[in-house]
Amino acid sequence: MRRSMALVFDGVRFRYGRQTPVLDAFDLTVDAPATVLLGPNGAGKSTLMGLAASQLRPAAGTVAFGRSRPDRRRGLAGYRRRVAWIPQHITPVPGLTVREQVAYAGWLKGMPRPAAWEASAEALARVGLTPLAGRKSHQVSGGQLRRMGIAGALTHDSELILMDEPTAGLDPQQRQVFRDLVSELSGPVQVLVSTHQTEDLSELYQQVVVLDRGTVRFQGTPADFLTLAPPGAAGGRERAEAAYGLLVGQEV
Ligand SMILES: Nc1ncnc2c1ncn2[C@@H]1O[C@H](COP(=O)(O)OP(=O)(O)OP(=O)(O)O)[C@@H](O)[C@H]1O
Repeated sequence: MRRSMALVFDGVRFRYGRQTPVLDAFDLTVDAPATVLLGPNGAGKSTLMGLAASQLRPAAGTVAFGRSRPDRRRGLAGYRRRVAWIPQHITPVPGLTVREQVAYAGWLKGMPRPAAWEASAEALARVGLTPLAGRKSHQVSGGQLRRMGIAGALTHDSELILMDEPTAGLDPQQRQVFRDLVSELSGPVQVLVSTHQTEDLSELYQQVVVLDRGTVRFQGTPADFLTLAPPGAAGGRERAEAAYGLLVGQEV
């Protein structure tokens, strides 16, 4: 198992156009095997994920994963090999099979074709998609597409996988498959999941971050997060929602 590395935001400032900055003098260190990022609409979660994925560039401050920094000369490609971004909607590449698209993800990150092809088989096995390896990627379900995206990240040996609302729009069974996958993956790779779902926080994550209007309102273990709930909240989900409501003044 790899040692956990830290994703560090140091004094980050980011704004869209001339709007008020979404993040300003923003500091955050994420270093658990699995971290969940919660926050209301407009809190800045997607912006934070976009910066972590190096899709967005800070106007000031730095983003780093371990020693890797996307803003360093020749640093971007290495950073993007280590830090993979799984968007909510994965686009199937016309004509490619599931395995070909997974191998293609490795090739795009600079792997030689044979190595990417070889690694894709193991990556598909890790996400439970071996039986669909030969199917055209446009013929698989939304949940399977997201697992295929993760297989692509595993092919090029990512160390941190960022996922934005990975279970949105999935049926309960696919959601469970996805949660099982996150549990299995976290450790060998680190995962940072942005979501509105507060189910199974304690089972899935070691760290909870609550963001509201560009500010970290809470960072700590799920156990500490749940203790914020007022007495009377019963089950895990109800307690998580009560704790969240107390922090940001609204429902998830
Ligand atoms: N492309 C954009 N252009 C201009 N403003 C944007 C853009 N994307 C986001 N914003 C603004 O930046 C702020 C943070 O948005 P962001 O999408 O990061 O929040 P979020 O927490 O991901 O919200 P949600 O849960 O609704 O996805 C919001 O005020 C939003 O309106």
